[in-house]
Amino acid sequence: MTQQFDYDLVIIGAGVGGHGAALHAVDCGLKTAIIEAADMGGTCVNRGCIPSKALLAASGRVRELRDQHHLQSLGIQLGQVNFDRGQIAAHADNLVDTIRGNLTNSLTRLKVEIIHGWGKVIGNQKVVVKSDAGEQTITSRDIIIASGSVPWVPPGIEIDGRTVFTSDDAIRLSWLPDWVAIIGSGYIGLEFSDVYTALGSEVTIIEALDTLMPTFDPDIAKIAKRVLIDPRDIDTHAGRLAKKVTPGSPVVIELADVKTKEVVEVLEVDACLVATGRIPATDNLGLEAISVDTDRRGFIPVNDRMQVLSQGEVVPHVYAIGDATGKMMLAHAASAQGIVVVENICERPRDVNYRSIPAAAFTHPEISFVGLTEPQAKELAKTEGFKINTVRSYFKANSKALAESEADGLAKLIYREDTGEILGGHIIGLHAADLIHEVSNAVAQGQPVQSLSHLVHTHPTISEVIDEAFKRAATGFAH
Ligand SMILES: Cc1cc2nc3c(=O)[nH]c(=O)nc-3n(C[C@H](O)[C@H](O)[C@H](O)COP(=O)(O)OP(=O)(O)OC[C@H]3O[C@@H](n4cnc5c(N)ncnc54)[C@H](O)[C@@H]3O)c2cc1C
Ligand SMILES: NC(=O)c1ccc[n+]([C@@H]2O[C@H](COP(=O)([O-])OP(=O)(O)OC[C@H]3O[C@@H](n4cnc5c(N)ncnc54)[C@H](O)[C@@H]3O)[C@@H](O)[C@H]2O)c1
Repeated sequence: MTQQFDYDLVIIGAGVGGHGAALHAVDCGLKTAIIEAADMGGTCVNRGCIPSKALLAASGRVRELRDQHHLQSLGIQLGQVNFDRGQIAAHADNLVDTIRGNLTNSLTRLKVEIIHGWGKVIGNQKVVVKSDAGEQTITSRDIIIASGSVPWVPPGIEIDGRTVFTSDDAIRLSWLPDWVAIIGSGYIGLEFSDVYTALGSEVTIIEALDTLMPTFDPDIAKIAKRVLIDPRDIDTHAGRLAKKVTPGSPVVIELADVKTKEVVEVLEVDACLVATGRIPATDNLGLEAISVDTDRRGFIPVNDRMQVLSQGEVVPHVYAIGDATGKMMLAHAASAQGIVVVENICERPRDVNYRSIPAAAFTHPEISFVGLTEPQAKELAKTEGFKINTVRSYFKANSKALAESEADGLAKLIYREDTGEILGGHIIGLHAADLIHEVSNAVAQGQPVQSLSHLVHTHPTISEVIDEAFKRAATGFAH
């Protein structure tokens, strides 16, 4: 370390992004500090991935044990299945405590300095931290901004935290409404509709776009509708904008036609979850001190090495990662970006390869994907002048899925016809969130379908669904 700085690296924000960067920085021998204004672990640990997966695990078990048709197909009969809402909520709470503790300990064990307070950049190698204890100025050779995001609530929607709420409150599962409207059919809307319907609530999904689950590959969205929406107590309104939402008993929701903006329907429900996306937490970070303007939506502009840009030019020594950059609002993407920053600081130049970062919705069954959807791949093929092929492999042809009596599902690969390079992988079905890694690792390593088709998979496993897709895709290539 150059003696003139207090630290080699200072990170603002101890979410998953900041944590990943800090651990890697220590590995690389950097003297590191992390500044956190609220809870260690940020959104993912306290209000996101972790508690939501705990709720999904418990409610998923309730759904499974109440699915008499499925159990009977396995020769099982079960009496009434009961659950305790409070204890399910406590399971999520306890898990948050454990993971937050583990995360904090992993930092202290490695001697990362944890500084509590609000961090603000006052120069490209200087940060001020404000806390109840006062103000402290810190110098650092490099700075990472990992300030994360908060829920976005559209104008016209009033939040009271009890009858109209965002995921920040839903995660507490403080009550179970008989009828809950969910605005937005993205990840949060989908995962919470899984939780609520499993625990007996009636759900109404409101989506502004014409199709539900608009970011998924169309084939996957179609199956998702068939298995996650249609058979459940879910009513849907696509192409409808939630224009005004008034909390109370009942909650009143005015739905407008997306095109005309005219109110066409009014719903009265017990509760409303607003899951309409997230916005970056980039106010009051001192970005003006380094002449950085956020984009129209408030995201910090960065290049693929996560260097912060000011009017297109790199601001020396300042990096940003995670939700604050809006590149891919996922915990593992934030952490991967943090590792890339540290590699660059340590003069081992590295870019983030977004095409190989997988994503999953932890519904029952799960949905996962990596890379491009078919419409996106077609667009790219048109621009760059190549052809694409697609193959589909079905869970109903997989012995393990049939043994589990869970044969609803599909794996789809999109690849270049000329080279066999995989452009996208999409899965819906049992363990999809784990299965996707075989595809994402292949994308990261640039392995074409021809070589992937020779890999051997254990029989009988669900992974053979992917094996089958690789083999089908390789047909037509000389081996
Ligand atoms: C309900 C829900 C479920 C989710 N599930 C998943 C999932 O299953 N998988 C997945 O990959 N992603 C999931 N996500 C998304 C994931 O939580 C985020 O992508 C991830 O938390 C982003 O990490 P981050 O480090 O960029 O920011 P954050 O986790 O938001 O952390 C930023 C931290 O910075 C602190 N901070 C901000 N400004 C300052 C400042 N000036 N000074 C000091 N501290 C500051 C904040 O207090 C916060 O602790 C979910 C999100 C939600 C809401
Ligand atoms: N499993 C996971 O990885 C996971 C889980 C939860 C959240 N997340 C992350 O959290 C972020 C936020 O999730 P999200 O589901 O809130 O956002 P999202 O952007 O995925 O979906 C929001 C949806 O709300 C719709 N919408 C917006 N305003 C509306 C209105 N007024 N009326 C009707 N519909 C409206 C949009 O068209 C969109 O489809 C995501 O970007 C995701 O990366 C990830």
